[in-house]
Amino acid sequence: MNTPNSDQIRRAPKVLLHDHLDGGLRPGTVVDLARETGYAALPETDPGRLGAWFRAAADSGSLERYLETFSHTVGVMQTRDALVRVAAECAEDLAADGVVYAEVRYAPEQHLEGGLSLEEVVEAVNEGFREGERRAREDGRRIRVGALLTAMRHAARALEIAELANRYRDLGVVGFDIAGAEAGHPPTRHLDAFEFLKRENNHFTIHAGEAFGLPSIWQALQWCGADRLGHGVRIVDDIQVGADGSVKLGRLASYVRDKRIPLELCPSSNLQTGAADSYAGHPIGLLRRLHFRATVNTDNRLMSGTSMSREFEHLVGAFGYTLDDMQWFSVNAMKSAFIPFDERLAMINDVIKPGYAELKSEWLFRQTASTSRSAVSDG
Ligand SMILES: O=c1[nH]cnc2c1ncn2[C@@H]1O[C@H](CO)[C@@H](O)[C@H]1O
Ligand SMILES: [Zn+2]
Repeated sequence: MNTPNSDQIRRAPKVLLHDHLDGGLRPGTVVDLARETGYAALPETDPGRLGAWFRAAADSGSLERYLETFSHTVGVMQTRDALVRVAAECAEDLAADGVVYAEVRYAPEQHLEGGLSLEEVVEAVNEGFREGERRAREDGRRIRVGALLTAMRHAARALEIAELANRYRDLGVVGFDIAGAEAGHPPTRHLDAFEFLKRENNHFTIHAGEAFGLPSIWQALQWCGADRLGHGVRIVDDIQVGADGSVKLGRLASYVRDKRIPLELCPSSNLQTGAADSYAGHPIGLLRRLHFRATVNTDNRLMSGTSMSREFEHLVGAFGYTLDDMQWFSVNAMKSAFIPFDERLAMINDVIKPGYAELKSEWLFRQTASTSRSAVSDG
């Protein structure tokens, strides 16, 4: 009865925990910024063709090749103005898509080629997010955006970036992350950064269990102490489903479920990097049924040609999800956010639940309208 249509999916209040700033630019903005900043290496200069190029190039079945496409977005994000613009448009686009709370991540160390300092990068992005929130408000929409600072796992600046995240805590930055190719770059190389953040009572998530299996999830949780798992989708490798439908969880999968470790699942991204082979076959179906703390995310809207609404449309199509399922994912995500508990609770009770209640009640009024006099007398 409450299977949402596309319009309801878009209007439903959604919460996004895993979205890369440098993976979500508008194609037209990439073209504009390349022209303005003298970046000459773009493979296409027509926005439509460039958007298609990103989707196709990212569709390689390999995380390493997928990540190569970021050289072009990072390439045009090397000035203060470019960072402000990209961040403002990010907040605007998410708000227009019905996202009410988002944590958007990027790696400050990748934006220093034009001479900006790490602090200048963080301040430019924060300024852009505030500007985007303001524009959304002017359009009658509400969104809050927090930044996550990412350190690249192949590099050696994790402690420095963790310190940066800690310095900008309560100033727009809500946590820390590590990203990049998993193979050959275990998160344990960055233990000093995680230990620092734990001593500071700060929060972090780690990209783990995407291209690489259970050992990377185990390390992220039990060696590094991650609060959440970026992807974490391979946790299904520790779950056995019998022919009769019986389910057996291994020790790690049990731990993840029992401790309510949030999984930042990104279905479309997983299809592109080969971590899953179809929406209907995506582990999110099983993980939702087993009541893991599963959340739905975009990862990279440009590379996957997606949005939060599109991710949910795919899931509604594949699993028949209802507005109640969407609410469950959204509440899960809000519970798992890195902002203070009282603010999370207020978002759940005063924004998310009323938003779904409103959508769920729409069918009542549609029904009333169709029982007009003429419709009744015809029958
Ligand atoms: O799905 C992913 N797995 C691992 N790393 C990623 C993924 N998506 C993006 N990045 C990496 O994170 C950096 C900062 O935003 C991006 O530049 C990209 O290299
Ligand atoms: Zn990611």
